[in-house]
Amino acid sequence: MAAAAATPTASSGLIRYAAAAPAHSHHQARCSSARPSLLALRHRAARPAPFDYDGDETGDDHPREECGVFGVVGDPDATSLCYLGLQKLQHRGEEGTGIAAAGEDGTIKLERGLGLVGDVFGADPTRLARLPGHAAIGHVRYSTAGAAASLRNVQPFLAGYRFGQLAVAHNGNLVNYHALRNKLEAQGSIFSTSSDTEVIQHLIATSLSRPLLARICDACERLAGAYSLLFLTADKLLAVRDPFGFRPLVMGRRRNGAVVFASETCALDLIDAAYEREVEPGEVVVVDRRDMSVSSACLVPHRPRKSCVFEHIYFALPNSVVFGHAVHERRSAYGRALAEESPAPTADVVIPVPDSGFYAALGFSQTSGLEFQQGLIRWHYSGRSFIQPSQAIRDLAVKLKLAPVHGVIRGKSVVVVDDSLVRGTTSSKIVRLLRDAGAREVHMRIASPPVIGSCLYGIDTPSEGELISNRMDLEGVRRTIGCDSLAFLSLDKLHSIYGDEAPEFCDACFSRNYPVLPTVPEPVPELVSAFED
Ligand SMILES: O=P(O)(O)OC[C@H]1O[C@H](OP(=O)(O)OP(=O)(O)O)[C@H](O)[C@@H]1O
Ligand SMILES: NC(=O)CC[C@H](N)C(=O)O
Ligand code: SF4
Ligand SMILES: [Mg+2]
Repeated sequence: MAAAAATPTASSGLIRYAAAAPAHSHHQARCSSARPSLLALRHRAARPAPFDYDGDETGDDHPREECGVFGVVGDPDATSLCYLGLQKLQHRGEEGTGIAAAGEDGTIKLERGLGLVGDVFGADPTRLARLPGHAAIGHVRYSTAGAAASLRNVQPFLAGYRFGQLAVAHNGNLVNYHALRNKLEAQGSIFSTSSDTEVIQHLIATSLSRPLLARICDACERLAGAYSLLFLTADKLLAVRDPFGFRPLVMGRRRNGAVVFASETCALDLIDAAYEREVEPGEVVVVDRRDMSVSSACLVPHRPRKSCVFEHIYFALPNSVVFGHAVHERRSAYGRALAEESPAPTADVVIPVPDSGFYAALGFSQTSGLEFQQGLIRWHYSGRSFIQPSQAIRDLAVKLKLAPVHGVIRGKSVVVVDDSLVRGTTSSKIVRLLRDAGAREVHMRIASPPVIGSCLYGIDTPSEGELISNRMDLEGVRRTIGCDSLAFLSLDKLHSIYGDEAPEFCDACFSRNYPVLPTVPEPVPELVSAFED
């Protein structure tokens, strides 16, 4: 992709952009583009959307976040291991966390709270002590821009039904959630959260299949979208991955035979669990904690594999192996490809945007031969800025988080490499920081294509109106950011890095080729007539 280049402009575009950013949600964007029927529109107007049940002040609470799941079965320290594993997955969700553990008597107990894993469980050790057991599942939740934190949506969810207790932890997003929920509510189901995940428990409870494995298969075969799930019952831990395999889920084993499931391998490494394999797309793995037998079943729908390429680009930790690839190796390859495609011949030095831009910048430096320097220092007490709830806070968060190293930058022409550009907040701030620190020229290189579509499958890319590359062309983005030149990795080049495997990856946020589209919910007849009355 050609770089946009021009003389520097003192840009106030970010501020204008922030003020103009539409408040509508990603979910609304999806529904409107799907052209719901008139009846469906009337139906939605007649009652609050299911997401509004929490009654938070913003009314903007959508199931569109990324999360991490972790589970252990067959270890006397299951709960503590779960706590440590969740710490390691903290980057996947900072808003809330919880652990459900099955005790020796078969009773499942649950502790959860809003905030970081260390705050919820580390600050009050009695919470972990209240969760004895040999099997546990946990969750870290990643909420969306503008969404209010809501304790009732923090997972795992625990419910009792006629066959006992069932806890669930979910990473992903269901695109037929509304349709399923409408139907279940019409049949009398009562929901206590505004999360898509709760429908899964209802589908399992109302399934006529036997035994539990068949009920879970029955329920999951009715789901559309992304789900990497862990279920805990009195005597079993089950792991399920949707047939497209959007979200990661791996299985490992400790030396004492305990079986471990995690969103990323970095969490297995932490607790000395050896990586065994991925849970395959469309697979259900059942571990019975009474005899530690492991069995597996397949969901009936078979789909082409579509694993999320954004996990490699940004989301996963670089020391994880995700979808069979070392994440750091993928990121270096993007950087090398970017240097081939869009070099910066006048530059003196390559600097990464920490943290996620590090390996791509290293790759860029290797291929370009330009010196690699740490020109921006990351302040490690702040979280991921992409996750912060409002634009104003995100702006300040970037400034708090990154500081220039004047000696590296002053008088230099710098190439700044970041993994992705979404709203443009980070890049705009960085260009300003670098110019203030005396950079002569600033060339932005982004190691992924422009983000032009919202994710429907569990990553909180913002609504399409908030995506800067959706609102303006390359030159417009460059001018808004205020850099001397700007280039993205092209989609073709990204595909070429994956070779024959490229079709097995979802790239819808760069291409708008969505593997599965949202189901437009049908109106519930009784409710429509009640409205007409
Ligand atoms: O264009 P924007 O809307 O600013 O979003 C893109 C930025 O957000 C992410 O960083 P983040 O700070 O979330 O996490 P990181 O520290 O892992 O890079 C990503 O790595 C980009 O730097
Ligand atoms: N999307 C995620 O990965 C989290 C699970 C679920 N969609 C929720 O709302 O909490
Ligand atoms: S749309 Fe983008 S973020 Fe979402 S699953 Fe596909 S590649 Fe990943
Ligand atoms: Mg970043």
